[in-house]
Amino acid sequence: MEIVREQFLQGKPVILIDPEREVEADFVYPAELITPEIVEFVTKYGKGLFCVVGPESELMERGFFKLPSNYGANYFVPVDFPSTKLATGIPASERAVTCNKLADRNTILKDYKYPGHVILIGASSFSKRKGHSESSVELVRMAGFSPYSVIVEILDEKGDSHNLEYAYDIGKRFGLTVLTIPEVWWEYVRRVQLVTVKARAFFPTKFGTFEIVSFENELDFKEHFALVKKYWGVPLVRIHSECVTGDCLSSLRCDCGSQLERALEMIYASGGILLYLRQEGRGIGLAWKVAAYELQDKGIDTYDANVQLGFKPDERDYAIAAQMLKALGATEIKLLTNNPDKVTQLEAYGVVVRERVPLFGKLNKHNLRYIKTKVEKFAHKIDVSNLNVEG
Ligand SMILES: Nc1nc2c(ncn2[C@@H]2O[C@H](COP(=O)(O)OP(=O)(O)OP(=O)(O)O)[C@@H](O)[C@H]2O)c(=O)[nH]1
Ligand SMILES: [Mg+2]
Ligand SMILES: [Mg+2]
Ligand SMILES: [Zn+2]
Repeated sequence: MEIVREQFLQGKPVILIDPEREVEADFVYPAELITPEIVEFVTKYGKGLFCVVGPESELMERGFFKLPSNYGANYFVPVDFPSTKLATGIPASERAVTCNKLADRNTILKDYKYPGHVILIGASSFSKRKGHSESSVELVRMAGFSPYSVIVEILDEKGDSHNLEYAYDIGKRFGLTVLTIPEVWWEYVRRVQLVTVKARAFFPTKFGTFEIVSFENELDFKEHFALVKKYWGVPLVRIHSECVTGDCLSSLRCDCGSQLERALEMIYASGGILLYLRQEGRGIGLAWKVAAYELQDKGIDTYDANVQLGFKPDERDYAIAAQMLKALGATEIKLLTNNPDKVTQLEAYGVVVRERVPLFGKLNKHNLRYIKTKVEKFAHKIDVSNLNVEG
């Protein structure tokens, strides 16, 4: 973030790439710092729409209002700050002043002329939406500036906005930092703590006595919880995703229930933490998981079933797990899992995974194919030939 801050102070925008949603690259620069030269640079080499984005709630408090829209974008009334009597709002010098003023929270709608020539967009919260608007506002804020960003899409020689290679070339040519929206999100989750402990209580179970911990959660607003057994040093951690069929109904279609029991035994023995995440069905929910089961009954595997239903093979995001661990004071862990994606994601979110400890569930004739698919298509680290199949 220091590098980004320095670059902004030197008058260089960042190129921010959205590899997933829109497949677009935008110039991003703090509205607070923008000069006529930078307005000229981003409009000349970007060629997309020149906009200022700010937090939606702040814009409303300052009197800016939303335009009626049947479009995905969250447009507010475009404005000009009248810097001189002859102001028309369009010259780079005037647009720069309008941007600077928008970044100044003391100005309100009445100080501007409208409808003007600087397009204004409201960003929602980054945990709810991961578009250019939200990520650019948080990027500028994390770099230490007022959370108002200037963004302009980068179009190639033919006017195409989806040419990411062209955007990387522009970055090289002008020595600009290129970031992706996921990279900004990882940094945001590492820095901004949105989860805190709400309550802790005595929790006896058939595996032994734990403490149950609930959380105040401004990240995804779901009721995740933890079981903690007192530990010294690096805790053994299990991050278990909800599987109501396996955890509560003893389903044999998967190995979740037996993994949960084994994990509680191991954590009770060595001390550690179990996080129970409400991401049923690898994040697609119970209704869709049953739809995926229906496809699996027709012979499709668990990976392809998700894809056929229009989801990613695995929709889970472990940002919430990283923040819960931080709230519990555990930033270095030993992780109980066979799933390499859990390790990769946690590390991106700033958790140090000292060791991965395998966790085998029980195999049976109903879940064997499911487990094999995990090994073959999700790169789970399980040696299937060594496991005993029961029932
Ligand atoms: N979409 C979908 N989800 C499933 C299916 N079977 C089980 N699940 C879900 O898969 C998740 C398994 O969670 P975990 O055991 O924490 O994670 P894992 O990917 O198995 O990785 P491990 O840490 O090695 O156990 C649960 O949310 C289950 O509800 C299926 O066929 N389709
Ligand atoms: Mg865009
Ligand atoms: Mg599992
Ligand atoms: Zn399951």
